[in-house]
Amino acid sequence: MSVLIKGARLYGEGDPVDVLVADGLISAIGAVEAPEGAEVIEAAGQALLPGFVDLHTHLREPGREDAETIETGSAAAALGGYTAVFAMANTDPVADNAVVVEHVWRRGRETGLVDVHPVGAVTVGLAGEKLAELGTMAKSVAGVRMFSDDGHCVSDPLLMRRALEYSTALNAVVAQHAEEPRLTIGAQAHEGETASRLGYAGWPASAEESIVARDCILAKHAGAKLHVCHVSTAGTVDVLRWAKDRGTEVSAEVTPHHLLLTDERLATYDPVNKVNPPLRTGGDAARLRAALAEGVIDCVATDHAPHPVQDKDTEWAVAKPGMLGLQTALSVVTETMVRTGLLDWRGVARVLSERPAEIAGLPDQGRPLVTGEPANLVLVDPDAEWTVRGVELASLAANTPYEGMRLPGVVTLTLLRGRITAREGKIE
Ligand SMILES: NC(=O)N[C@@H](CC(=O)O)C(=O)O
Ligand SMILES: [Zn+2]
Ligand SMILES: [Zn+2]
Repeated sequence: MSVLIKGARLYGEGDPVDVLVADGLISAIGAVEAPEGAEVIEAAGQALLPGFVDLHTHLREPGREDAETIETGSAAAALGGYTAVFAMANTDPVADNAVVVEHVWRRGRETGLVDVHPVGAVTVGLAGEKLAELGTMAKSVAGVRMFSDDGHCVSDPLLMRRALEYSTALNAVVAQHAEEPRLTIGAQAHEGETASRLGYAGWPASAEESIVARDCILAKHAGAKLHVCHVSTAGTVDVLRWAKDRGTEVSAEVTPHHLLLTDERLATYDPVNKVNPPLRTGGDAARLRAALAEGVIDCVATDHAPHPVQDKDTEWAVAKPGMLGLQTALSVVTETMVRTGLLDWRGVARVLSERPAEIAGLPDQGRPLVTGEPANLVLVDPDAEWTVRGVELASLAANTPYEGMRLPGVVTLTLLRGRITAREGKIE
């Protein structure tokens, strides 16, 4: 089966070209005649980019299939332009052993819409007490190369140090949910003016920054690779800059919601805005956008966190933190980074595809758009806009903070190894 994409602009640059995809690879670029039986897509000058890679997704299977399944989450990913996602370990049972990670990996393969890479837990049951069997998960069929207790911080420095040391032998990266738990007891909202006014217990920036600083020091001494999940404060940007300047192998992600939304949204008391780490100030968001443009923050990761209505449509304090992200990420990046002139489309390819693929060590994702490379591709209409409706998203849950918002940047086609997975907002 072959697909001919006619008149696409590679990385949104230069004159439109035709891209022929056959046998899972990019087989020709230029002015190409459609081979017999090829599926022809009229791109009309849209931007062709390498398929997106999400280092931080919650697919909820096993255990909370009422919120999301590997199948529905994979559909949301394909529709959002993703060709690979990393499924976090905070499932039930926890992905802290080979059986669970192999299950997730296999269900991803069977679904076939996106490469689902399970993240292994750092500690048994995410309890922060003893290390999980990192080596067994790494050697399993799932080939785990990223470990995280996300949802919880590996706050014990001795355990974190050991995890970093072991990970070097496994050529793996440890992704930390940076939150000093002693500083966030009962915390509900970013510690600042809004939280004071609304009467919420504050969630200080220092809870994040102190762990990021500590982990950078631990990683440098261990010669290990550290990845910082969902960076949310300006102070964390300063710590990352310092650590990178002194040669620490640290990478970092920012979520779309921390680029666009601020704690001013909390005035409505709507728990759709409750997320961990919390929405911060406009000043923080501006610094995160600048750091992403500059490369101090390496990439965008969604932290796609589906929750069913009974966990979200409650009073603020008992609502679960987290929001949907897979189908809106490209649009939020277009709004905050492209429309502002901070990134061009080549830059978007870097932060949504190339850097995350490098950080996770995926050899077949985030590759250059040249002949012979795997056809993991996404076609984006940069000028089109759409209105977000939670119920229309492919996820089982509908907890999008962008409800009713009109956003730019529409994914029109996604290809996984040359096969169309999503087209014009529909799964193939
Ligand atoms: N981000 C969130 O608010 N929630 C995540 C956990 C996490 O990423 O810390 C979840 O699993 O729901
Ligand atoms: Zn987290
Ligand atoms: Zn998360």
